[in-house]
Amino acid sequence: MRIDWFHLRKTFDSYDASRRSFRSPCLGLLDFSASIRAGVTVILGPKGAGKTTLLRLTAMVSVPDDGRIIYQWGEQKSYVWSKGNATAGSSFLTELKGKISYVPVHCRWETDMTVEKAFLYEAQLKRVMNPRRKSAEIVAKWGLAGFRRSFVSELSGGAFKRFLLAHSLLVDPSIWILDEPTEGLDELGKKLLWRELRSNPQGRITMIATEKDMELAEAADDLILMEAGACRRIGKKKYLAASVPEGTVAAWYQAMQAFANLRHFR
Ligand SMILES: Nc1ncnc2c1ncn2[C@@H]1O[C@H](COP(=O)(O)OP(=O)(O)OP(=O)(O)O)[C@@H](O)[C@H]1O
Repeated sequence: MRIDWFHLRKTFDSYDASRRSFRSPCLGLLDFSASIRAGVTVILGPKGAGKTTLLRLTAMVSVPDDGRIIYQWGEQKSYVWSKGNATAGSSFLTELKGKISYVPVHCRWETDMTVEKAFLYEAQLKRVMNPRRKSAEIVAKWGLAGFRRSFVSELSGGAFKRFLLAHSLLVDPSIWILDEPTEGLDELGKKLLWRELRSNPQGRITMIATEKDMELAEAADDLILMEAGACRRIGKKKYLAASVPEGTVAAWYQAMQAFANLRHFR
């Protein structure tokens, strides 16, 4: 399984309310090209580098202005996500979306369902095999058994984030996309997330964007460094981290940022 991003471009209109007119478009991604394979890929970059934009495009929540994303399953099967495909629409899009789970950094659930009901509902909707058993397994695995009868809307921030992560795994996604997953997550959630990443199922692509959680970034097999909407570096974590004396992602990232600052001063 692999994902190839080809020359992706995404811009956003920004409205200036005081002048009642549109400013020049804001850049999300500019000619972003890269490839990743199964495993855990952590995407690093400063604020505004385009990490969320990349995740949203890959999760098919948003449509590229230009370029395309190819999702390749083995030798046989591939899907393309592009502006042309999104407007044409087709049954393949539904099939592809069913393989992807995306957890945004912030979100709200306006629902009157309990935790238990929310899992079961999703499992039945997505035609998960043995929905009751699977829901119960995930609830137990993510330490949510004590909240089974609580309303989702009443969960505290940390438990809600844990619920979102657990809920996104119900369908055993082939592509699991997480935007700043440790933001607002409680300590138990962080431990469980780490365990999940360590045992990333064979063939699953897990993509995580983070601006500053370097502890989480250590869970990566591969790293992507983004800058100004483009891919500045991509490679195996073990080789990139080994290029600095400390041998850690944090030190490598710091060195890359220092280097970027130097370039800007020239
Ligand atoms: N919906 C939007 N409308 C206008 N501009 C946007 C929108 N979404 C993103 N942008 C702009 O696109 C650029 C990239 O944003 P993006 O959120 O992808 O970056 P990021 O690396 O995830 O940073 P952050 O950690 O701040 O979210 C930024 O300049 C941002 O202001």
